[in-house]
Amino acid sequence: MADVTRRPIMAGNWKMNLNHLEAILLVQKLAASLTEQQLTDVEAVVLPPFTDLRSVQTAIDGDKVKIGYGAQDLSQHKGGAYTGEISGAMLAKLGCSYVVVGHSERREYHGEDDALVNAKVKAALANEITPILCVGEGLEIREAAGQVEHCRGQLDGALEGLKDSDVKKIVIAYEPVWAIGTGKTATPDDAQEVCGAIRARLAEKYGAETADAVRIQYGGSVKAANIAAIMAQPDVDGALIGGASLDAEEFASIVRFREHIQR
Ligand SMILES: O=C[C@H](O)COP(=O)(O)O
Repeated sequence: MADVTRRPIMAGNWKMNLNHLEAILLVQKLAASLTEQQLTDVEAVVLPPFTDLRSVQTAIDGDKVKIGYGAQDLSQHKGGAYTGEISGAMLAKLGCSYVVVGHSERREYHGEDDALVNAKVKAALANEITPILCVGEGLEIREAAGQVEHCRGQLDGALEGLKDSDVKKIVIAYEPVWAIGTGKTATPDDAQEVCGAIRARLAEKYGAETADAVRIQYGGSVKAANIAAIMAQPDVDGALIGGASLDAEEFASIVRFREHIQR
């Protein structure tokens, strides 16, 4: 692999937690726990529920904090009669830089398949929002050692029809489903195996330059105590964090992962 520097990205997926008032408090606490330099070295992103986005935007813009924000999903449609849906254009108007696409909870509870994930990736890019594309295997697939093949299939499906220049803009999150919210983290080697395979697949299909530019996160029971070992892997460029991102101090400590390495 070429010697490249990718800026680490730690993204907190709040899932269906925190109302807009609680959201403001958490963002303010987070901002107070991180210096400008720390937020320059590592990109910190919060991904609140839709109903919090306007408040989060106001808190971040008002205090001029270098924390990014985005949504947890978007519609594949541009607009119109789609009750309950939120378009990419609406998110862009709220200043969202990121949107999670294809999270395993959307795939499992809302029947999202690779074709829909692909349409959502395209909808995000069309609105200049960076998709955080999630891939990951369930326990049965892991036990049958099918994780690499499974994630490669999800990746191919989600990126269908995209140009190299689009692929370069995407963040990919490898989240083994069995590690999400279970306290059971993949080992750093497990994370590297799949993140490395994802990068190899990107290189095969879009060339080394594109593969080297893409940031790949690990997600699944990440916390301050395990982030340093995960980040030590060559193909892991950050983390997608659920539960631990609801605690400002814990999330800030994850953003400061380099401090844990020096200890
Ligand atoms: O999007 C985040 C992931 O699903 C990980 O959640 P977790 O950190 O609570 O395991």
